[in-house]
Amino acid sequence: MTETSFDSAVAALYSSEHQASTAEALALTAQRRTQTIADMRIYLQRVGLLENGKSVLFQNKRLVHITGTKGKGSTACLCETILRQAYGLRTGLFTSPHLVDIRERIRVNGQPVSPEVFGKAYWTLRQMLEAPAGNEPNALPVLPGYFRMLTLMALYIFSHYEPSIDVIILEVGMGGRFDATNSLDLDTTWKSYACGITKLDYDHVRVLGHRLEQIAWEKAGIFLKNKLSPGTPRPPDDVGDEIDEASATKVPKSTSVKNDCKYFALDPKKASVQQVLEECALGEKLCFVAGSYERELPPDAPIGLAGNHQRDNAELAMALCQAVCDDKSVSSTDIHAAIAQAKWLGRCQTIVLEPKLNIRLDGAHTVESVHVGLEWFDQVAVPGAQRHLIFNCSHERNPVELLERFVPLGFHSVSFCKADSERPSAIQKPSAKALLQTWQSSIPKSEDSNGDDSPYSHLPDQPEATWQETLCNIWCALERELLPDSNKAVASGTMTLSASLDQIRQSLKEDEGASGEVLIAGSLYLVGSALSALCWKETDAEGTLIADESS
Ligand SMILES: Nc1ncnc2c1ncn2[C@@H]1O[C@H](COP(=O)(O)OP(=O)(O)OP(=O)(O)O)[C@@H](O)[C@H]1O
Repeated sequence: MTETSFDSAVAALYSSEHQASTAEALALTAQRRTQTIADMRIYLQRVGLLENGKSVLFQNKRLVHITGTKGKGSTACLCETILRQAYGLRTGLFTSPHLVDIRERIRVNGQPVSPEVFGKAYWTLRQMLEAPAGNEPNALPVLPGYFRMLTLMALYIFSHYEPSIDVIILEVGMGGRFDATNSLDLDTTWKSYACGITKLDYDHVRVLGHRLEQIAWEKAGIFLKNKLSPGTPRPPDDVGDEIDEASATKVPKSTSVKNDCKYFALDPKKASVQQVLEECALGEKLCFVAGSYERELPPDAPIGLAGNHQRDNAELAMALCQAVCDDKSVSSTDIHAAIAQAKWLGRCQTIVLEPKLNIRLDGAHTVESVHVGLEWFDQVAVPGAQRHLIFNCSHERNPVELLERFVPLGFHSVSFCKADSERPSAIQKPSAKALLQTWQSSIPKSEDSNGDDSPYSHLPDQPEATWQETLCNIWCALERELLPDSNKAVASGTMTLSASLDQIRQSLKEDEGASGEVLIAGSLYLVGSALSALCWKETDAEGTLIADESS
């Protein structure tokens, strides 16, 4: 088979040309983070998306910009479906990460762009980026990093190849203030815009800060007015003053009256966080939605995305769409119908694999969202069914914190499978022993614990073990700690996905007539591998990606 321009573009995107695959490259990327907007504007200029610092290409388009810790992708997808189906607009959607195919990240009117468009955009941009430039800062790499490059490609496709797009929906990669998606509209007069912040939680804390107030400040950098005055307000520091939380319900200026509002956030339910968001709005109206505020979506209205948390995301999406289309009048019935049809794969998704074998997929990988995913699993799993877990997580996460949530759910077996594809990472794997010792030291000692003896001293410090075996060790140790008297799950450390499923089928066969509930969780990459192995199909005619869902 000959290599297409799409194949070579993907290979280049995953190579060290765009990936920080050494510790030095990673450190350099981290150093440049707060220069992202300035850097991106140089790249935008080089590829003709800005001319003399100005862009006219987006003047007739609407923009929805979404950040948050959890729910960005779901909210972006809900917005896209509402704007396309209820408002009748032509949409351009940029999201991350992808599950199976990189083209999922750039969608036009709901469909991933074709391999040809993706390949052409990559190589066209690359040629412009590599052309001799004028007197630009030496330290700026000629080729942007992976996410910056994909952002450029999305903007280029939306403006050059799909000029009839009416509305662009951009999901922030990480944070917001210094995110590549935040670089465009300094000089652009959009036809209309709205910015939304979804659920705030602790993720990427090493970069964004350890306090929710710091994380909120990073996210609220997408508020347009804040972008125009980037120096204000100052970021909260590591040990900021705590606000009296008793005043949490008395939010000072923010409102649930959405007329003329352009900035929205899910109610963070913490006064000090609300205050940071408020300050970043710099006097513009900011509306909190869901939480204790009046709801517009009736409690019985169906939502195409599973899980109770999607009700909050749908409220936020409705508010954003109304704000960005305040010149249009659309009935609530049409909006509710669109919400019912929204699809976002790999998050609280069910595949009925066989009549008595349900696969439940959830790519959640933070403590809070794992909790939400487990709540959903517990709710939908057939009562009395044998429960099996297939798990993996990136070694940038703390697997102990994640796995301890799964242990009490009573799994019959646990396998730790590798995903087919993972982005290269320069971060070193910690050992099971080190992770468990940190966990142990953070929980109160029981009365009868006999001093400082670590129960994990038998584990090797620098295991030659694979990451899967490390996870397996952690699971077994957690089971001993958390469920000392119960039956243990069979935990296997080096299974492939299909071998795990075979083992599960065998176990169901032995337990005659038993139903099986398989939860695949912990990593979007693993969920992507499962989707592609179980139900992903690709139509050949237009290169349209579809997942053949059984339910
Ligand atoms: N409003 C919410 N509150 C709490 N958890 C949520 C919420 N929305 C989504 N989640 C959880 O986060 C997971 C990821 O959802 P989604 O893809 O929409 O978020 P995201 O912000 O794009 O995160 P990621 O980049 O990790 O995919 C879901 O599987 C769910 O468990």
